[in-house]
Amino acid sequence: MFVHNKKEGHHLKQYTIPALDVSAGVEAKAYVDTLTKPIGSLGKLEEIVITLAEIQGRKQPSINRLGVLVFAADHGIVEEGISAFPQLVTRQMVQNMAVGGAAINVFSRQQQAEFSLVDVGVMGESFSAPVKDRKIRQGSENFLRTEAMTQEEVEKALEIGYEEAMALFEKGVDFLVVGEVGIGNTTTSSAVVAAITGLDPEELVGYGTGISSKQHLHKITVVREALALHQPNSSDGYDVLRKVGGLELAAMVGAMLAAASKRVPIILDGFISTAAACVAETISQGATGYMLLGHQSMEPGHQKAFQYLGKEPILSLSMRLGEGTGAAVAFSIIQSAVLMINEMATFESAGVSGKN
Ligand SMILES: O=C(O)c1ccc[n+]([C@@H]2O[C@H](COP(=O)([O-])O)[C@@H](O)[C@H]2O)c1
Ligand SMILES: Cc1cc2nc[nH]c2cc1C
Repeated sequence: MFVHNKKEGHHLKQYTIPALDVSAGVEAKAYVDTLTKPIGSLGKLEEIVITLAEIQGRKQPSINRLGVLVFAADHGIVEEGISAFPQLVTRQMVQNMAVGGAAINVFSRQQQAEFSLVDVGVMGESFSAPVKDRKIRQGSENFLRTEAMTQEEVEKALEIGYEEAMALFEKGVDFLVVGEVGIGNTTTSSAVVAAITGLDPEELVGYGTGISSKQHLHKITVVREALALHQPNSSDGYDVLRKVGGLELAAMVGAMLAAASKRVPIILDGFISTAAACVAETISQGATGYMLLGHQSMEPGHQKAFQYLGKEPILSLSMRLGEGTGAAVAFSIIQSAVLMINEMATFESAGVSGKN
């Protein structure tokens, strides 16, 4: 569906998010309470499975196949000296991921996931298969000087993200991790989360890939000045992405909206992924109802962003890699929760006595 956007004078795609199935959640809770364990004794696993029941709209949630969808892009803001690594590392890590050597490849294999790697904006030539070539442009602009991208580029990135997620669903994927690689993208994510939450950049900006304390102070200034220059509209994700966003971030938003529209659960990863979730919620209210948070990243802005969304992390392993790694590791816990509701005996079926 497309609706007319008065300001831009053209039609903006509408991503329709179904309501969560609250009654399926209630049924799941009642059923979990009949299983052979004291009520509530499986703690967060019980909460996870109830959330999944609401998302999938059935009492007993199931998982066919995990999809891991990684978007890669470069960031013009890297010119400002805000990362510990050179921009070329984005390209090199895409090459590494293409041959299966990155951490996310290892965890994707462990989870028997369908892995998909999409270039939406890496500097330099296009990659060959298995990298999907959907390059919109070579990196975003330096948003300390000018807007990161155009409205058209934002919409294109969202659409690519949407299409790439849908392509995975057609292959039988019914659970999704949305990951990324992009040198500089913790600066971009800080600007995006500050724009949406209104929090001070000082509370959000972290050390990313491992910058010095001097660089950290500079990174805060960069984000603060960029926000003062562009004054993004906190309730308009398109405006935020255009002014201070990134190409992979925008594609991640599109993939998340695709999943939510199809009732496919999404596992959020670290700071970048959660920043994309904040944007997705401004574009289609209710989208974050389809998201579980895999882990808590060491990046300070991550905690602020997930608290803003009202999420709690499944794992806290001091990870700060990105790529979707924390989400992929958390998938094991989610699988345990799903097995629990599908395979445990009830007090009645097992002939176990109830509480006195
Ligand atoms: O997911 C996170 O919370 C996270 C925290 C720190 C760094 N990263 C990864 O590191 C890169 C961005 O770090 P930086 O310092 O270049 O902004 C990018 O490729 C991310 O995948 C990711
Ligand atoms: C080596 C390396 C691997 C990464 N994976 C995601 N972001 C990354 C950043 C660096 C620097």
